[in-house]
Parts: sequence; structure tokens; C-alpha cells
Amino acid sequence: MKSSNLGYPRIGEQREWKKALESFWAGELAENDLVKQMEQIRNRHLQKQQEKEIDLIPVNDFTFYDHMLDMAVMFGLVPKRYDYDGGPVSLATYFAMARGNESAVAGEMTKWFTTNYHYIVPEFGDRQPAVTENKPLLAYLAAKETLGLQGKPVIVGPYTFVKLSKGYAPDDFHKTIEQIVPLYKQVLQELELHGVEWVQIDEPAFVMETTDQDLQVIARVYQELSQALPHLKLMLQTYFEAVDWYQELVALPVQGIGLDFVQGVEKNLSNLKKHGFPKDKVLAAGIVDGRNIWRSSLEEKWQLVTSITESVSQDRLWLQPSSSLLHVPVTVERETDLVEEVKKTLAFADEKLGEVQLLVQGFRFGKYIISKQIAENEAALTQLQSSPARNRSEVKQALAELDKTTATRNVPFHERKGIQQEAWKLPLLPTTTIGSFPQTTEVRKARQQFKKGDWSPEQYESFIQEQIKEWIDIQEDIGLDVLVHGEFERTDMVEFFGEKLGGFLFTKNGWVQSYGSRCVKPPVIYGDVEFLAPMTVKESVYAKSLTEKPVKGMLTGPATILNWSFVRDDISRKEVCEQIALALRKEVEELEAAGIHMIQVDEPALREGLPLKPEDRKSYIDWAVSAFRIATSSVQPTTQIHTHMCYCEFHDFIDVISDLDADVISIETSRSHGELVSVFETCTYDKGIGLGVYDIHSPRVPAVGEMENMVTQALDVLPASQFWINPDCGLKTRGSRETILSLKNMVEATRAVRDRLSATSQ
Ligand SMILES: CN1c2c(nc(N)[nH]c2=O)NC[C@@H]1CNc1ccc(C(=O)N[C@@H](CCC(=O)N[C@@H](CCC(=O)N[C@@H](CCC(=O)O)C(=O)O)C(=O)O)C(=O)O)cc1
Ligand SMILES: N[C@@H](CCS)C(=O)O
Ligand SMILES: [Zn+2]
Repeated sequence: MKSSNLGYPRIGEQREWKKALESFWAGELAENDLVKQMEQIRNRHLQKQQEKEIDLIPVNDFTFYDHMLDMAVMFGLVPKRYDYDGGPVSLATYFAMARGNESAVAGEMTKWFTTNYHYIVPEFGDRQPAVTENKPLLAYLAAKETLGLQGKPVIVGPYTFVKLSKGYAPDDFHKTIEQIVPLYKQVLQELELHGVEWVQIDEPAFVMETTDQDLQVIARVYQELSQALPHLKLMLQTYFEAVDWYQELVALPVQGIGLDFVQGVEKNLSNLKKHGFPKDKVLAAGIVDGRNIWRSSLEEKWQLVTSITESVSQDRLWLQPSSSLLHVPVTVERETDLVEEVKKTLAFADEKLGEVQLLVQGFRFGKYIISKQIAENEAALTQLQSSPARNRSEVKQALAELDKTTATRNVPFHERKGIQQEAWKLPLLPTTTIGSFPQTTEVRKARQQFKKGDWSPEQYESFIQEQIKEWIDIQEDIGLDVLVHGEFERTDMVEFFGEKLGGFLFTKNGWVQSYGSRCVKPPVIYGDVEFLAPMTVKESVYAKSLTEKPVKGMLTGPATILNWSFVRDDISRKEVCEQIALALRKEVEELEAAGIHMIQVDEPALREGLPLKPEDRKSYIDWAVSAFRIATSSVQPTTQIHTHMCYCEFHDFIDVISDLDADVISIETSRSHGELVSVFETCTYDKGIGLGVYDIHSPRVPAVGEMENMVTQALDVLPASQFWINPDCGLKTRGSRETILSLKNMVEATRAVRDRLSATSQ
């Protein structure tokens, strides 16, 4: 039996990866120093895995931004809008594709399956693909040379790569895969030539719906690769669920199959029992959860592996995490402030690799070798289970009392619409923003000083008020119609609520990469969730006191808090989501009672939580939508509920969005505008809607004409009376100057469209 890993977090124990990148972008670090620092970080990660004696250590999981972008660049898929004419892609072009620059917009960014990681969507169509540089080979050679490591290069497989790309017609999906296969062959042959033993080919898209034709293409592709690679061993790695066509999968001509025995455990185990596993292949069994932060029950894992070994002999079995460890923080060791009772139950990337290794040792040398750890581990998990935080009777009782009326507004939308128009008297095409304004160094420093105790609560509060006042003035000056307070008091839209609700705990250093250099620190839901005190009322009320214009209150919705936290796994996600919804309902009521009658409840992660398997989706949608409605439905008909979503596919989701029964939704669309607008040609959406006209991921200031065009295009399919004008998402990551200029342009574009509309109606 061997131990293996699928991917290690890139960000470093103290986010040194992020800091190096951001220094480089700020012009404070030279390119060769960035490269040097990156190499050091990468080597440190590999060394750590060597020290843990992991047998199969991944290489090429490291990146300067995103592994899908790396694949696109390796295949020369550099859209024409960037300055590039063949050969290796410069770092400047690479980062332009990721972040945009003065002359070209960035590539579209979207969520990686059901995670909070975002990748840059590769674009076919502009150029003939060609290998520009064999990145996995470079990573392999570097690890060999510096650390004497025989690494296992990781690449995204052709089916998944093309599936997650764009720029080809849906009917050309198979043709596009076949077009890219020779490039895979070239990359893999070079790896073979340099003595690589195993390559991990990630095909997570295999767990999604596939057609018979897809299966034929997959079989052809892997046949072709295997014929071209007589010595290289391919580990075909799936994760995030089970593959529905197990028998075809294990018959593919590869040397190893990787299956997820956490998220897909029941199906994978039953397939294994029912159909067996080929005697000539290695099974890489993902047994330790790569997506959550709880220590595994070693006893349960022991039983699981024992059961697997009834179908696969130990010499053909690798134990590993269920997915890349990209989705969990680096190490629990730095969490010096956590209560010991909880800390003992947590496992981040390093500890998860420790669990894998421990189990492998147990199977190699006998269970008695690890019996002490098993006993300690069970005791810690049992202690947490019986803690008062997990057994709050008031929370359980409130849940038991939930009924349909809790989730229904007392006046339906078609009646609310007129009531609200009358109450709010907003201009045609109201302009607004999504909530956050720039979290400048000054804001983050102030919070740090407050957290360290250098600033009193009063000092910090008055600093936040100054920021709110400054930005209320700016918004008035720009001429926006609906204002926000700016979210300056928030570290992050989920972490902030986690800190204020009961049942959560938060880590000091539990960072996880979200996109590029941006990280989040997901709170941990370890107990029953409860409302303790108003969380956002003070800031919203203060903002409202400064202006005659409407001010939107700003909350994060239940599904998003759930999906962006690490969640206890002893009760269902539905139950946790309902607990959060009930707590938010109280906050909504507090806001309304304090005079805030426009309230936005953000749900950017609602779509992300959608199960990959179609048969599981309805139940998720039912409870996630119901949770939103529980949180928002007790308000007066005049109170306008907004919601917001970003970075996801909306095409098949409009009905769900409508069911939320929010009065207005704002969604991100600027990087894929035309595609989304076309959705509204065929569906009937009657609520207020703002399609983002300004890509907030780029420092670029969009021109007035550009945004005017986007609005005009949208108004071809949506009535102006329904339409709102807003950026794609919050502006916390942007600089103040570019934000103000962009918003001014946005308001000017709106005025131009309004003038045009009023001229044509006269
Ligand atoms: C909308 N998005 C979000 C997602 N998930 C979330 N949980 N939250 C989201 O908002 N998923 C989808 C998208 C992803 N988008 C983003 C956008 C921006 C960020 C981001 O800016 N992250 C910050 C960290 C934010 C934070 O908590 N900051 C702390 C400061 C922490 C810190 O760095 N402290 C420094 C010292 C302070 C200093 O000198 O600057 C330190 O510890 O060294 C705060 O505000 O107090 C980031 O920097 O990456 C993430 C996802
Ligand atoms: N209100 C949040 C939404 C982000 S998805 C913000 O503006 O940052
Ligand atoms: Zn957003």
C-alpha cells in the first residue's frame, strides 16, 4: 500500500505566495525575485510532503495564478486581444489573461465545480492550439534536481479541460477534444522520455452527466494516449463525486483509477463490491476528506479501507485525500488561540496527509502500531459531539416550529411591485452598487490595530464611521440612486457573520485560496447556529442618517454562509442552513425595525452548492431557496429585498432565482455579457434585475460607451422598467480612484440610455 497526495495548497503557511504575487503586481518585486520566491515556496511544500514520507508527491499542482490558466497557456490558447505572437508566454501576458490590463479584459473567471476556488476559463477559437512550454515537465525536473524527488506530475485531463473551456460551439465539443489530444500526447511523451513513472490526469468532469457519445470519445482519447505511451503510467483521477459509468471507467486503458471515497463513497464502494476492480490496475482511494477540516474518525477510515481491500489487494492500493488539498488551510499548528477541545478535532492539509500516512503505516505493519492514535482521535471526536454548543435546545425547537408560512411573504410579488414603485419612486434604470467599497490598506490596518488592542472599540468605530461618511458623500457626488454603507467593518462577507453568530469559531490562519492571490478564511460551524445580537444595524442606520437617498442594508444569505464555511458533519447541511436562516431572519427584522427598508441578502454561493448529480439537485434547491425565504419573508410589502449572485452559470438557474422571491437581483455578467443576455430572450423573469456592466476584477476603468452598449443590448430582451444598473460584484478589491472613475462612467452611461429612451418615447 502506498500513500499519495493529489495537490497541496499553494498559498504557504503565512500566505507568502499571495504576498509575493501582490508585491510583484505593485511593482515592489522584480520578476526574477518573484520567480525565486515562488521556487522557494514550491520546494518547501514538496519538502514537507517528503518529510511526511508521502510516496506519491504531486508536482505541477503549484502555479503562479491558476492551474487551468496554466493549461491554457501551455496549449497556446492565448486570445488575440493580448499582445502575443507565439512561443513561451511571458509573465506579463499570463497575468494579463488572469487580471486584465489597460488594453484587454481578463479571461472569464468561474467556480471550480462546487468549490469556492475560481479558475480562468480557457478560450478556444482565436488561435490554433500548440504546446508553448511543457510545464509539468519543468516542474518534474525542478523537483528532481533540487530535492531528488521523483514527483508525480498533475495535469487536467482533456475531457475536463475542454468541458470547462469556451469558444467552441456545443456541437464541436468532441471535435475540440480530439483537436487537443495530440498536444496532450506531446506533453506526456516528453514526460515519458524524461523517466516520469506516474502522471495524475485529473478528470473531475467525469462525475458530471455524460452522454454515450462522450463515453465513446473518452474511450478513444485514452486509447490513443495509451498507445502513444508504452512506459508512462496514467493515474486517471476523479473526485468530488462518483462516476456513474464505473464499468467503462475501470476498463479504460490506463494503469490507475482514482476514486473519491468521501463524497462518492456509497456509490464507489457499492460499484467496487458489485463489479470488482481490474487486477492490472492501481486503485487510488480518496479516503480523507479534501474539502472539510474535521479530523477523520480513524476507526471509520480503517473499516473503509478494510472494506476496499476486500476488492483490491494492498499492493495495488494507494491511500490519499479525496481531492486536492487546495480547498483546505495549510496547518492547524499555527492555531494557537483555539480551544483545545475543538483544536483536537481539526485537520488541515498537513494533518490530513498525516492521517493518510498513519493509515498506510497501520496497514503495512499492523493496526496495533496506530491504536493509540485511534483511541485519542475517537475520544476527541466524542467529546466535541457532546459539547453544549452542539446541543442547544432553543435552536432545535425553533427549527421544529418552522412551517410554510415562515417562508412566504404576505403579499405576492405582482402586488408588491406596484406598492414598492409607489413607495420608492426610483428613476428609470436605478443605479446602485453591490455593497463593498475599497478595503484599502488603511482600512485593513485600522482593523488590525483594533484586533491587536492598540485601538479602542470607540476609536475603531469612529474610523469606520469616517469611511462610511466619505463614501456616502462620494456616492452622492457620483449620482448613484441607491446607496450602500460600504462594508468597511467587514473582513469578509462570511467571516464577518461567523464572528457575530453563535455556533461558529474562526481560525487565525485558516486561509484558503479563492482566486488568484485572493484568499478567504472560512469560519467553522461547529455548533448550533444562533442569533446573539444585531450584526449590521449600527452601520446601516448611520449611513442612512447621512443622506436623503435610499440606503440598502447588506447581509450574506444562508446558503452562502453555509457553502463558504467549513460545516460540522454530524447533522445535515439542510439543518445547518435552516439554523442560519432563522438567525438571519432576526437580523432582517432588526434592520427593518431600525428603518432600513431596502435589504440586500447576497447569495453568490447558492449555485455553487448545487450537487453535481442531477438526482440530488431538487432537494438542495428546495431547502436552499426555502432558507433564503425564511430569512427574508417576514418584512412589510414595501420593504424591498434584493439579492446578488456572481461568478457562476446562471443559464439553467433563472427559475431558481425567481423562486427566491427577492424583489431585485443583481448578477455578474460583464465578462460573459452577450451569453447571459440571450438567456432572457427565452425566459420570463418579472422581478427587478441588474446585469453587471463593469468587471470589478480588473483595475481597468470601463468606458462610458462600453457600458452603454451593454445596457442597450440587455434592453433588447428585458423591459427598461425592470432593469437596474450596477457593477458585477462588490468593489472591495479595487482601488478608490479607479472605482470612482468607473462608477462615474457607469452613471454617465445610464444617463445616456435614459435620455435615449425618453427621446424615443416622445
Ligand atoms: C465574493 N467572493 C467571496 C468568496 N468567498 C468569500 N468567503 N468571500 C467573498 O467575498 N468567494 C467568491 C468571491 C471571491 N472574492 C474574493 C474577493 C476578495 C477577497 C479578499 O480580498 N481577500 C483578502 C482577505 C480579506 C480579509 O479577511 N482581510 C482581513 C485582513 C487579513 C490580513 O491580510 N491581515 C494582514 C495584516 C493586515 C494588513 O496589513 O493588510 C495579515 O494578517 O498579514 C481584514 O480585512 O481584516 C485577501 O487579502 O486575500 C477574497 C475573495
Ligand atoms: N455585498 C458583497 C457581495 C459580494 S459577492 C460585496 O459587495 O462585496
Ligand atoms: Zn458578488
